[in-house]
Amino acid sequence: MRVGLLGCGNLGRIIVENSKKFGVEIVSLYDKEFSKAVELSKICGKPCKSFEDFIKGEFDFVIEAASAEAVREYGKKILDGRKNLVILSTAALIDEDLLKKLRRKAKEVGKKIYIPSGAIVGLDGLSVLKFFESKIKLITRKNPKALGRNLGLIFKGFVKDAVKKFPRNLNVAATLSLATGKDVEVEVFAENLERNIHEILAKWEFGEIYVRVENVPSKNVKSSHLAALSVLSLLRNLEEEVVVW
Ligand SMILES: NC(=O)C1=CN([C@@H]2O[C@H](COP(=O)(O)OP(=O)(O)OC[C@H]3O[C@@H](n4cnc5c(N)ncnc54)[C@H](OP(=O)(O)O)[C@@H]3O)[C@@H](O)[C@H]2O)C=CC1
Ligand SMILES: O=C([O-])CC(=O)C(=O)O
Repeated sequence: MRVGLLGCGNLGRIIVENSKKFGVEIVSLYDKEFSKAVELSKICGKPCKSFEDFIKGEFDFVIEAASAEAVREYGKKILDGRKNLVILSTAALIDEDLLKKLRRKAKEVGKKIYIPSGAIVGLDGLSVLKFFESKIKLITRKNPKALGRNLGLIFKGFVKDAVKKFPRNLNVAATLSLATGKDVEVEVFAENLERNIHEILAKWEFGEIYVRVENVPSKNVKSSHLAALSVLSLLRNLEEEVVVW
């Protein structure tokens, strides 16, 4: 599986370093800072100076590990370049207009947009709840260094506001909302922790679901190591004869 990587930061590096293990070949690299792409190209992939050069490459998938702005800027162009798109910066997709446009474009060109589970788990079961009445809550706890706020409860509300206030910390809330189709309730705590903790509580007619992940952060304390690997696992799954979901 040949892949282009958009965003050569912390998660980009983890993706490149682990790509072989998952049978994924990173062939092309793009970052707005060319030097970052050059740095990662020492492991694998060709660094590209411009997005136009990048998207001409011969690969079937683009992994977006850059920013919500990058999804807005390049999402449609990636699909137009006849590549499938894997999006980590799901905060961008809280904008229903953008989501609709990307969905329409994907259909038009016969490509797919994939959303990895990122820094949370359990989306397999939780996505069942999309078709049932249910209440879903996410509680996120991170170090104040990641959140840029003092200790304590720093946010209580719903997904759209959460993502607007913390676009680089709460992609998980956007992903959860996309998976379940629900207005997810969100609480965010700044605590003296070494790990990023996400708890999901869901209630529906057929039971209750509780998921808790305790993630080691990447060099970017906001972003969990697991998020990068979830992308590689998703791509790997697309190649398997037996798919465990
Ligand atoms: N879905 C999930 O569960 C999770 C999602 N994320 C998201 O994944 C993304 C990557 O995270 P992480 O690696 O930690 O972030 P980093 O900031 O470490 O890396 C992102 C890289 O992409 C570059 N970049 C940003 N915008 C653009 C653009 N428009 N065009 C080209 N390059 C761009 C950045 O450059 P520069 O530094 O100059 O801006 C940087 O080099 C983030 O959006 C993050 O919020 C993170 C964790 C979990
Ligand atoms: O990596 C994490 O733990 C969560 C995160 O940053 C995000 O969802 O944006």
